[in-house]
Amino acid sequence: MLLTDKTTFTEFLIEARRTHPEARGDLNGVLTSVATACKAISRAVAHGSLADLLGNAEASNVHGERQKKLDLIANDIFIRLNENRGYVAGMASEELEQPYRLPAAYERGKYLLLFDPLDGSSNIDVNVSVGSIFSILRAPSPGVDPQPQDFLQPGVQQIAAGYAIYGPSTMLVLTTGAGVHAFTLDPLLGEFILSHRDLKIPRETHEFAINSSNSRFWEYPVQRYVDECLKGSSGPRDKDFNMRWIASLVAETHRILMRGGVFLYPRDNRNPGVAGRLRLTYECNPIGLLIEQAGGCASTGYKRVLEVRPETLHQKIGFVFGSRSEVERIECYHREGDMRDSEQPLFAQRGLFRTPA
Ligand SMILES: O=P(O)(O)OC[C@H]1O[C@](O)(COP(=O)(O)O)[C@@H](O)[C@@H]1O
Ligand SMILES: [Mg+2]
Ligand SMILES: [Mg+2]
Repeated sequence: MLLTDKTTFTEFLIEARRTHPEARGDLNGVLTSVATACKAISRAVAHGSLADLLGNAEASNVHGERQKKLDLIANDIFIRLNENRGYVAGMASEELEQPYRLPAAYERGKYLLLFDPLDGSSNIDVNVSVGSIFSILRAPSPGVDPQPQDFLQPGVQQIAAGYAIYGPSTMLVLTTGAGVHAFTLDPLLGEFILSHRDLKIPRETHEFAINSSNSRFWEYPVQRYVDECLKGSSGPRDKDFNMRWIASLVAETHRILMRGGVFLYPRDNRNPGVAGRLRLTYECNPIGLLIEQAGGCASTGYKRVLEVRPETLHQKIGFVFGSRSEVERIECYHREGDMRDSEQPLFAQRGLFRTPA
């Protein structure tokens, strides 16, 4: 492996801070700890079955999902590497029902850290890419324990967001509100190296990603959109589409940041009490900020996802994101509603009871 003269993650953070002379370096502190956590998780993921880390743990999470051993290990790594640095006031995780309260002896900082410690963990046992997602908010009351509602800030208020992907190479993808930059882990140096500066998502695409095993539950606008994609050059879109589904939000996001595309995990009719599958505060918001910062769009199908005010920490929501022209088209189909309404009054009537989110 050759040594490169490329910028390391740490050098990048130092450089970025120069543009904020008032900054004390606390944000860089959180980002450095998160990057270290991601390196440690990458190592655990890579060891996999050699270290008996694959398979299920005994417990289930707040969503009723059986936790994997690596879900719990990754959660623990995030907490241990951030709790005693004095940069965060509190943390919230997919794997914990309530926000994590720092031990009494530790200093409380001025940021809140929300994370999905291991995303796509159903892929872990089959050696397919997984990742970690994080979102950083300002603590409304710095230096003290946060209240549960302090974590319920809309995504537009995020100070920084990103993910690590544990794939053929481990990468960290970050935004602090000034573009999206990607860093590739050099495993020998143990450093993230700036490999992609200012990622931009192409406006047009012919690639979509959706779990079509759910198609019988989809609302009409999603059925319409996917039907048109499937008809390809013989339908109204007049071009052929390709389809992907990895079942790992991080991996789908990474593909879209690298070469464009659109992702849908829409609100559906499977369970009227639950708006979608993905979680607003620690999945959709951070991914939404990255996508917008790269020139794409992130929506619930009905509105900009970053403007939704979370009602609960683990709230689920419909999520559509990626290349701008496709997301705008999908939003337009949602505005137009069910074009079969006039022929099917029963369907239209049921639609009245759905509250758009
Ligand atoms: O299995 P499905 O329904 O296709 O869902 C896949 C989605 O679930 C998730 O795996 C949820 O993430 P977790 O693994 O963190 O629970 C997303 O990454 C992915 O987009
Ligand atoms: Mg996830
Ligand atoms: Mg997870």
